[in-house]
Amino acid sequence: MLSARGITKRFGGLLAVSDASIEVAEGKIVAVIGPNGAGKTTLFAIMAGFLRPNAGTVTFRGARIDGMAPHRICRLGLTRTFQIVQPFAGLTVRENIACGAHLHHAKRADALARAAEIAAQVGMERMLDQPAQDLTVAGRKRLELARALATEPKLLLLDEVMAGLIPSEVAEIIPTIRRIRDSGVTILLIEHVMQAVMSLSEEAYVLNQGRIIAHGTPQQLVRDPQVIEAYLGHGAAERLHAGHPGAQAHA
Ligand SMILES: Nc1ncnc2c1ncn2[C@@H]1O[C@H](COP(=O)(O)OP(=O)(O)OP(=O)(O)O)[C@@H](O)[C@H]1O
Repeated sequence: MLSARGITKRFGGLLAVSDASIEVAEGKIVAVIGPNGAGKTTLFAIMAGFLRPNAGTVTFRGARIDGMAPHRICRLGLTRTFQIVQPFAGLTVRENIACGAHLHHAKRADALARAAEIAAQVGMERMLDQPAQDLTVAGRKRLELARALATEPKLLLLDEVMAGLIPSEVAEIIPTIRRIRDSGVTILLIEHVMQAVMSLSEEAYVLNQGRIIAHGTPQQLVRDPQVIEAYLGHGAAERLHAGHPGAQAHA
């Protein structure tokens, strides 16, 4: 469904993404993990049209989309969420979701009706008339998810939708994401919360310093010495295997 090949992105002298390739098959939940500054968000921004790569191609459902404007990519069925959630604070939950629904529903009444359906999908049906500014962090994250879903994507890129949530909130949002996939939306997610990656994704890519250093099931990756080193520093894999008391992988 999505194929990013040989993606490279420089910011001045900084190589943020270097020759990275990712494939996402229809119906999957695929994760991109990696330490802070690894280039994950930059890669997402390229796939969704917010940044143009210096090299490489992105193909979505058979069409070349690298360099295409975000609204055109969104219309093709690829939508991203943002790590820093910025709903329209003065609008209600229903109105915020309707903004996304307007992509396919020109009439306000239709967009508002669709917003109510989407809210139910993410467990916000009782918050429809609440102003977005009154939502908790978890509520804002769900609203971000709902706004993206309202554009009726075929592929949803989720940028750290679980960041800042407490474990019980993470546990609540995981089945929501699984239900979204089961409804026919393929998902590519960036996530630091490993509990979520382990239980949600069938496949993950590890990005470190702009490069894809590993690809496999999350269960394979947490045992991969290269991945452990990327997260915990040089020599960590050896220390971990030696049972060093201070070496606890969060990867
Ligand atoms: N617009 C920009 N201009 C200059 N440098 C940038 C820009 N965007 C990102 N970078 C740099 O590119 C590198 C990759 O950043 P990116 O945000 O993609 O990493 P990340 O893996 O998403 O990190 P995090 O997990 O902290 O969100 C970092 O060194 C970052 O400082």
